[in-house]
Amino acid sequence: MTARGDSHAAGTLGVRGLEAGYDGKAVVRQVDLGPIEPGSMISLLGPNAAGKTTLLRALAGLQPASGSIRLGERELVGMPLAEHARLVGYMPQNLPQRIGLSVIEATISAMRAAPPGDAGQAHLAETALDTLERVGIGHLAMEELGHLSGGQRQLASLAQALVRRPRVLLLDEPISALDLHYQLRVMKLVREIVRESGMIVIMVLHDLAMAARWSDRVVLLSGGEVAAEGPPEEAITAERLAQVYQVSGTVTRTGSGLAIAIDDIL
Ligand SMILES: Nc1ncnc2c1ncn2[C@@H]1O[C@H](COP(=O)(O)OP(=O)(O)OP(=O)(O)O)[C@@H](O)[C@H]1O
Repeated sequence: MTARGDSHAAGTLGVRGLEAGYDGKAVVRQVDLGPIEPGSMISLLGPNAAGKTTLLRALAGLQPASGSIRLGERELVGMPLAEHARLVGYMPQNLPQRIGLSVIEATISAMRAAPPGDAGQAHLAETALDTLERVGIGHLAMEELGHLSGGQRQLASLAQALVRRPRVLLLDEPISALDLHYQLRVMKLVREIVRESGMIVIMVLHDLAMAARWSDRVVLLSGGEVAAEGPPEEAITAERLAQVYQVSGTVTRTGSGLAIAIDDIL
């Protein structure tokens, strides 16, 4: 996949005092994150209703927010949405798909919405197909989105998000519908792209072992606030599982990450 535009010049992301919610009531409170360096993969963890999606939507500019989100020299809070969306990509948990389009048409259309990069218009189809192949669905390029399985739709949606090469990419449960092969394939690919392009990825995951294996740092959100933040082996502990998820268990370091065994609910 060709690196697009100025993605190599991605800045550091820093969030300070971020608040966001609904109907005047804050769901996410006083969130500080970072500095997150370009080329980092961050997992956002936490129980149901902790505010993970609300936080991602606020970072994407889709949710009114107060506080500060700085990307390099630029302040994103208050930035016009079109400009914000060029810098920060968002793949939602529920995947609205434009029925009637083929997988490759939807991928090309996602690229057209991105700022023109060095790929040039003539290479749109080539770059789109290359992305689909890297995601593992090149063989579905001509298939209609409406005819795909849930997992295939999630992969198509991921391809649309990746092909735009934003500076920051927010993925809300990107592997929730995928089988074991594709879960691993997607994590490997995302890390490869993060490292080669300098993109920052923040992804919501429920699988803590997967997060530990693939993230540089994790953020544990609980009740709308950051309960822990840091390298996975420091932030994910048996005490935190008890405190945040009300489960007892053990957390053991392994060669590739953490082994997490849950014993019971508390
Ligand atoms: N559109 C909305 N209007 C009002 N309240 C909402 C809305 N969306 C979410 N909420 C509330 O905000 C809180 C956080 O929801 P959010 O979707 O951010 O949680 P989450 O951590 O992503 O949860 P999950 O793991 O279940 O997807 C919940 O209490 C939810 O009821």
